[in-house]
Amino acid sequence: MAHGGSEQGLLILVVGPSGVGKDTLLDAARARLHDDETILFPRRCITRPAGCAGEIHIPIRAEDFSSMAKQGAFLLSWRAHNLCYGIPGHVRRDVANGKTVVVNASRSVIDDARDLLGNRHLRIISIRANKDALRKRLEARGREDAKDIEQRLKRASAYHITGPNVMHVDNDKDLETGIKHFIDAIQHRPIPADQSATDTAT
Ligand SMILES: Nc1ncnc2c1ncn2[C@@H]1O[C@H](COP(=O)(O)OP(=O)(O)OP(=O)(O)O)[C@@H](O)[C@H]1O
Ligand SMILES: O=P(O)(O)OC[C@H]1O[C@H](OP(=O)(O)O)[C@H](O)[C@@H]1O
Repeated sequence: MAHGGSEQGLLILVVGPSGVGKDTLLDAARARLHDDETILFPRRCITRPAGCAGEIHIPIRAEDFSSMAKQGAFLLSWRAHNLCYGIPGHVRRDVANGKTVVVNASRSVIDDARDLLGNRHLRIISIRANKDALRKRLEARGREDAKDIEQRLKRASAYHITGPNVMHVDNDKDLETGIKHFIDAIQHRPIPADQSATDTAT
């Protein structure tokens, strides 16, 4: 049986502050769950040029984004870090067809996602790490300059993630431990007690 599959379909939003490791964990899960056809890891649409370090995305021209959003190209969209982001509209059909869809999202769209899909079809995996780790990782990643990194660190504690179907995964330790707990959360296996708590601040 495919652990991550759901007869009802499920959207899993992976959220957390910049630098916490969302894309790294997603890349590892995508590779390790490759054989499970019930779990999909779609690419996001972003008004960031192709070829930047980090996540592979679908590049969209800034001048096209809002008309695409109006035409329904995105299931969810948001603005952050002077960029626009969209989760492709086909994800809704994928969930309706019973797939488990796992994608990186802004903490700001959790309520919109709950309104759109209802709690039965939605899980939030909130990735956490301490601020020192975030700073070191953003500096080492080298995609943003020092000013942008400060903005991202300021935004880190801007949200308090509460509500149903939230699983927390701490990615403070070695990456392999983070990956293991992340895959457990996707497959809804219990995460060790100190790694997860519902209704806890990020
Ligand atoms: N457990 C870990 N230990 C050490 N380094 C890590 C760990 N997890 C991720 N990293 C590193 O931290 C950096 C930031 O990770 P990543 O880009 O995945 O974060 P993110 O949450 O997707 O950030 P953003 O929201 O800005 O895209 C990467 O260079 C990654 O290799
Ligand atoms: O702070 P919040 O709104 O939760 O996250 C905002 C956005 O910031 C990050 O963008 P990027 O991947 O670094 O471009 C996340 O992936 C997310 O899409």
